[in-house]
Amino acid sequence: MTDVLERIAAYKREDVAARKAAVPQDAVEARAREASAPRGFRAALDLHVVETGRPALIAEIKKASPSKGLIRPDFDPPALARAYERGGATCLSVLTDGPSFQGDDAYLAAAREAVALPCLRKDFLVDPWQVAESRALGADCILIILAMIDDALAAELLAEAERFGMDALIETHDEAEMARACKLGGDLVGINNRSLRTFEVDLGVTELLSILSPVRALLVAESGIFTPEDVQRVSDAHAQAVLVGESLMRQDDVEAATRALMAV
Ligand SMILES: O=C(O)c1ccccc1NCC(=O)[C@H](O)[C@H](O)COP(=O)(O)O
Repeated sequence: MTDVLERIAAYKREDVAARKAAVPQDAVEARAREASAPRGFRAALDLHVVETGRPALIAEIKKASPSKGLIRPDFDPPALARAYERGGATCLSVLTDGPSFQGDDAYLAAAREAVALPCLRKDFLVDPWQVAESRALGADCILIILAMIDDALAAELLAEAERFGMDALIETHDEAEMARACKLGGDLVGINNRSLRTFEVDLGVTELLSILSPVRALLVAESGIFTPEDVQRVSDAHAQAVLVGESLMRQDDVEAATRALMAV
């Protein structure tokens, strides 16, 4: 694991232990069952691709990051969610991690309530308990970062997501992780173009890994997408969706920027 992931995993384990002590498994499951029904995340991406023949956008609500520091000072998750929806996003990704991304669980609920779009809870999952917690918070999809966990835990997270009627985005960074994703058998696979060692982004990673991805998986190119040409480039490499944060978060007019980014 890279230094940044080691650091995040360490504080996540402590945080989850405290959360579990306060809300044990049966209680978090009860909350998950009371949450509003999951919106089909992968189904929405699929529908967009079938109807338009163009890649779908997963638009990220991201205040700050380890690589860039503060990205968006005037941060209003419901307003951003609405701007993304009007601009044509198919799904949202909402950072809930506090220490590294200045995220918050409340941002997920607030953004989701403001729109009709399915929402990914963008956080670092190190315990199956977090899947029920994510559902209780309203998430329609969870993120499984293979660089952070072993295959047994990844399979548990995937099974839990299925049990709660959620989708799971399985994130890969290299050939070895893509091979693990193929064995795991998920149907939504991400390729993250950002190196977790150097934080550099290289869209060539999508080009390299896409040919190794599971055949029935919908492929998402993540990170470092700034222009319509970038969208076209990863689309040419068979990505059917793009996950974009920073480039849209830095715009004054997020709705117009969203429309312009995807107009290729
Ligand atoms: O964004 C970071 O600096 C980062 C650092 C360490 C782990 C994960 C990180 N980002 C998470 C993401 O996957 C991105 O927020 C997402 O793909 C959007 O990327 P971008 O469009 O480049 O903001």
